[in-house]
Amino acid sequence: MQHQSPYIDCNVEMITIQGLYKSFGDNHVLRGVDLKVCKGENLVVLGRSGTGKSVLIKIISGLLKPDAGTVIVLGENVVDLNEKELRELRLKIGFSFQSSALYDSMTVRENLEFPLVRHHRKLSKAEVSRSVERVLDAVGLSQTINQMPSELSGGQRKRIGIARTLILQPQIMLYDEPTAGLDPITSGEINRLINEVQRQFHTTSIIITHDLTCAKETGDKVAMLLDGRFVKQGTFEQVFNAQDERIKSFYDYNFIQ
Ligand SMILES: Nc1ncnc2c1ncn2[C@@H]1O[C@H](COP(=O)(O)OP(=O)(O)OP(=O)(O)O)[C@@H](O)[C@H]1O
Repeated sequence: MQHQSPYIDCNVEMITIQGLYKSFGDNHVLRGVDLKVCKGENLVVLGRSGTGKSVLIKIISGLLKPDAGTVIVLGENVVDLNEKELRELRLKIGFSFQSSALYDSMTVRENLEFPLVRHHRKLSKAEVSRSVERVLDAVGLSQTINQMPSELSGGQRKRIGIARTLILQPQIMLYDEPTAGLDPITSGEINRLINEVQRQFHTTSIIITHDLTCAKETGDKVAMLLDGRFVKQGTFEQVFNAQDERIKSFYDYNFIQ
């Protein structure tokens, strides 16, 4: 595969999944998932509702145990880790989920300080301030530092949420439906921010989305989850130029600008 981005190093695999299976009773959700994510890569996972995208993310972060398979994240097989080791691993992973809301009673600055103070108690006030200013600048919202979340737009809140995740300097970012519920212009801003995060912080990202514009704009690689496995992986064009009716119908069904 062709990689244009200078931030990607495929000699280093940040996530390697082989032969992953997960069922809930008779519901066989993941049936032989194989996946490799290179250092610095933006990988988009596409799939219809209920195909197991969230289950996959939960397995990668050790929140769910697989029935079979290996899941190597940052060099460690998550299946073998105990709770303490999993907590340490999760500190290296940034979660940007729809549910990761800001604290309404705290200013933007306090929201951003919160994870730092909680996890890095030894930092001086000046170091905390510098980190807050750096991530706010990265998401382009330095001017909101003293505002309350209720004073911000939906897109701005989303960006502050991403800043709050970045402040712990994660090596991997997991974005779950980053543009859901946002208008096209705000979605475009979030897509550009995801790419900016890749450039500035050299993170490796998995982006789960139904939004094909988001997939096209952010994905170095796109992987289509269908019937419990990845049927096609490649660039956006490689995936959607494939002569596979199921992929074509996904494309036709999901509006693209
Ligand atoms: N803890 C659980 N117990 C039982 N079934 C579960 C559990 N978690 C997920 N499932 C089932 O696994 C399947 C995949 O769910 P998942 O949430 O991963 O889908 P998804 O692809 O993320 O969907 P969406 O795009 O709608 O968020 C669904 O049928 C769901 O009901």
